[in-house]
Amino acid sequence: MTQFVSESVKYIGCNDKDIDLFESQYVVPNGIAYNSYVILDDKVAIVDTVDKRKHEEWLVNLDKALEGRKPDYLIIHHMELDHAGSVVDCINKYPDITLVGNAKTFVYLTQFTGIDSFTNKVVVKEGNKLKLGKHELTFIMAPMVHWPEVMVSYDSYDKILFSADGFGKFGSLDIDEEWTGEARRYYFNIVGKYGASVQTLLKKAAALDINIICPTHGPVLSDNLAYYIGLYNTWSSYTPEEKGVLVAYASIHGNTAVAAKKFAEILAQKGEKTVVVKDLSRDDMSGVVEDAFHYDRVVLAAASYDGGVFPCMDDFLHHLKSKAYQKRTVGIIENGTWAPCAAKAMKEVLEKLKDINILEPIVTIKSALKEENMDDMNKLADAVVNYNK
Ligand SMILES: Cc1cc2nc3c(=O)[nH]c(=O)nc-3n(C[C@H](O)[C@H](O)[C@H](O)COP(=O)(O)O)c2cc1C
Repeated sequence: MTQFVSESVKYIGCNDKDIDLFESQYVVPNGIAYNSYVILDDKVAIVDTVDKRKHEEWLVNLDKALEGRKPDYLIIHHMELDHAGSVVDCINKYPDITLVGNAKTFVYLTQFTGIDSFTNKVVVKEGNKLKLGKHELTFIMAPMVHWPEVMVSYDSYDKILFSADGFGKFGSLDIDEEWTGEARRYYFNIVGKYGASVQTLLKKAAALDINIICPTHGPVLSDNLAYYIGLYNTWSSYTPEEKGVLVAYASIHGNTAVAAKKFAEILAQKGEKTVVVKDLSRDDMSGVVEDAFHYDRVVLAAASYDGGVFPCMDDFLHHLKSKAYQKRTVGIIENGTWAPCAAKAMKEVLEKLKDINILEPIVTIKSALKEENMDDMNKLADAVVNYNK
């Protein structure tokens, strides 16, 4: 697929609809795009490659876009293999090409490829420029958005920000899908832990006059950039995007599920407008992680299990911990037949997170929800509904 981003910048990326799981863990019902670009000027620069899975298609796209010219530079913004997986194919095809990266880029490139030294290379630092003709790229380091070597670049001629994984989304480019949902799921699961690094990059980007954002996944963004940048500011500052409650449950035989659904009903009866219920045994984990960050409150309902909490809840909490979940309000419902202990196990993880407010009361159910639990269920629902009203 070759298309124009501007008169002299072409898209040469590839859609991947055959991949089962992106990064071996994320379902991608609409596939994923590996974006790559070519800048045709006095000098020709390739901006990132694609996953090895698509290297043949990419080389064809590249060849077409070059229209008989030879590339002078390959710019490597990010060494993760969904973008740098075809660097060696590129070098093999164009042995005279000059690689452009920062010091860490080349360390990782050697680690991945076993190639000790690259004779044709330019090592860039913050603020360094690369003049291609009319186009001039300025390199901006973006460490930990979301790997240490990540950098972005700004083309002053077309006012393009080549943003690496920033502003990316799941989904191939030939499907019609709104941006926000899959961009949010992508952000929180992949970049989420590094909010402070994203904030630093946003501050640097604010000083630039940007007309187009070219990410390494998802569509090229050229309209309403304030909307996307605004969402990135919300997400990276861990500010809830919307008022709402996620009720996430972990149930072995269904009784905790009944209690969770009943709790959601009570919330709705008490006037809560947005309540989302998710089954941690069956719903996609990355989607539930997205919901937890999206809304301002979460209620966790779980069965006790072997002196702890049912594993899918444990797994969920550890996903949240690994993504630096913070600044949220949490309600807890536990269930147990022998001696309920799920709440203690959940609290142990939650207490290690930053700015988590655990509401009272904690609801304890013995095996199945009964009338005797309804007082606490209502009290917790009141606490959830009235929190920050
Ligand atoms: C393998 C296994 C381990 C369990 N461990 C505990 C436990 O440590 N403490 C406890 O009170 N109940 C324990 N239970 C009982 C369940 O927590 C109980 O049946 C559950 O609360 C019922 O809710 P559910 O229908 O949502 O699964 C265990 C059940 C199973 C199957």
